[in-house]
Amino acid sequence: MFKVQGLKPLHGKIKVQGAKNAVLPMMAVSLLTEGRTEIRNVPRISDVFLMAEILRDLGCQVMFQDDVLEIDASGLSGTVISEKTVGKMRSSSLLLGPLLSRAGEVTTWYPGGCVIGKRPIDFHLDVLRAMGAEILDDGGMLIAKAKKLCGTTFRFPYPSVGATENALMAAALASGTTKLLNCAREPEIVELCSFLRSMGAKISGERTGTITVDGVEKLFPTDHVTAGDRICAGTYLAAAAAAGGEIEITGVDPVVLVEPLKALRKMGAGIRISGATGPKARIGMVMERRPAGVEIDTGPYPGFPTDLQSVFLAVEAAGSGESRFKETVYEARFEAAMRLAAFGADVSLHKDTAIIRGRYPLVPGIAETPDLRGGAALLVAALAADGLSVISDSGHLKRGYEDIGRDLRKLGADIEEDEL
Ligand SMILES: CC(=O)N[C@H]1[C@@H](OP(=O)(O)OP(=O)(O)OC[C@H]2O[C@@H](n3ccc(=O)[nH]c3=O)[C@H](O)[C@@H]2O)O[C@H](CO)[C@@H](O)[C@@H]1O
Ligand SMILES: C=C(OP(=O)(O)O)C(=O)O
Repeated sequence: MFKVQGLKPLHGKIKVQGAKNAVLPMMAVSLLTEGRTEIRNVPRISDVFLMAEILRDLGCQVMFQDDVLEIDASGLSGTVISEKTVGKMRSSSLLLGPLLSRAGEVTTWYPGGCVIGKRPIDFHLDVLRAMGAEILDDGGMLIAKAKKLCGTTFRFPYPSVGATENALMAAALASGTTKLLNCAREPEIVELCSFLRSMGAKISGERTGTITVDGVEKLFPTDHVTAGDRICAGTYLAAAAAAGGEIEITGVDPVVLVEPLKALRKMGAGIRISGATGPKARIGMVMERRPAGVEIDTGPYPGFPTDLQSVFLAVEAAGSGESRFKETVYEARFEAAMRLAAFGADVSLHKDTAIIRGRYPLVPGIAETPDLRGGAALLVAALAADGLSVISDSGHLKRGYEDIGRDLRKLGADIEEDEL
């Protein structure tokens, strides 16, 4: 439970954790090698702990100390991913491609995770079927088999991040060439491709949406440093936009934050990128006014990330104008927007669009986190509320933030946490 005393401007510097959405597929792809793969800058979040548990259940050795993860899949012995773990995490579906490729069979269930939309996995299954897999869907239990996956040409109906990742991992060791069209172009896809290349895979085109994979006989263990988490960076920038103040973020390449930074500038934030280019850059932000209204449509990269929709919407709830947010990726990602009513926010929903009329200060609220980013959004709203807000969380935030309370406190927020 978080107790947040609002109206304290944020000041300070923070280095963001490694990216959840980059690490999880790299953990899955480690199944394709024998020997020790080392991944550094790994966030200590529950999704990573859960993925480690699944890999151990499958017979892999997994060590996780500080931010270093070592995975050795030489002893892979299982092909069943337990229903209990699958139900807790969307990314469990990322094991389908690599496990099918390495072991020739997988038994699993439809994945769980945050309730932000229906989130089917039909594209994952279709691309694997196109590569020769036989997949039986037995009322939620999936049994997939393939003697040897074969290269194919496949067009995704939508640039799905997870389906692109599954296809890449399946294609790396398949026989022949796989051509994937209308692929997702998220930075985590680019990172997965370079990770796979460092293992010996032959992949090209990942920044274009058309990816070609020439299957190789064998992949080898590798070392990798995970990129900084762009969604965590965006969350902390949003927190400072709502609370006001001046902060500096390091550990993430500003190039992957183009749309969120554009939105913050439109709100009236002063943004300064300094130091080196790339992940060593420093992102400075000053916010000395109430955020002006913005119009944001979420979309696949390089569009505005849906994972930052709720937190940016919370900023505008305490803004000075009218904003419009159109959610084009998930059909049910406005639960947090509705819960902002507890803070006196003026939000109205019209199908896929939320209209927000900013008011400041917000009133202190009592609310429960609906999902991972929705939980962050409630904390952001509480920073702009005139008094003590109480936010309870049943574990959503730990899925993606190592310690959001610690990080916001580091920036000067008045947040106490207790276990209740
Ligand atoms: C672990 C991870 O990386 N999670 C991210 C990943 O999720 P994830 O990989 O699950 O997201 P997708 O890109 O696959 O989903 C995008 C849209 O496509 C739909 N869809 C997807 C697959 C499919 O087989 N059929 C289908 O209809 C989904 O319901 C959703 O509406 O990308 C999302 C979109 O940027 C982010 O919000 C998540 O944080
Ligand atoms: C939706 C998210 O994650 P996942 O795909 O892991 O549920 C997220 O990170 O906001």
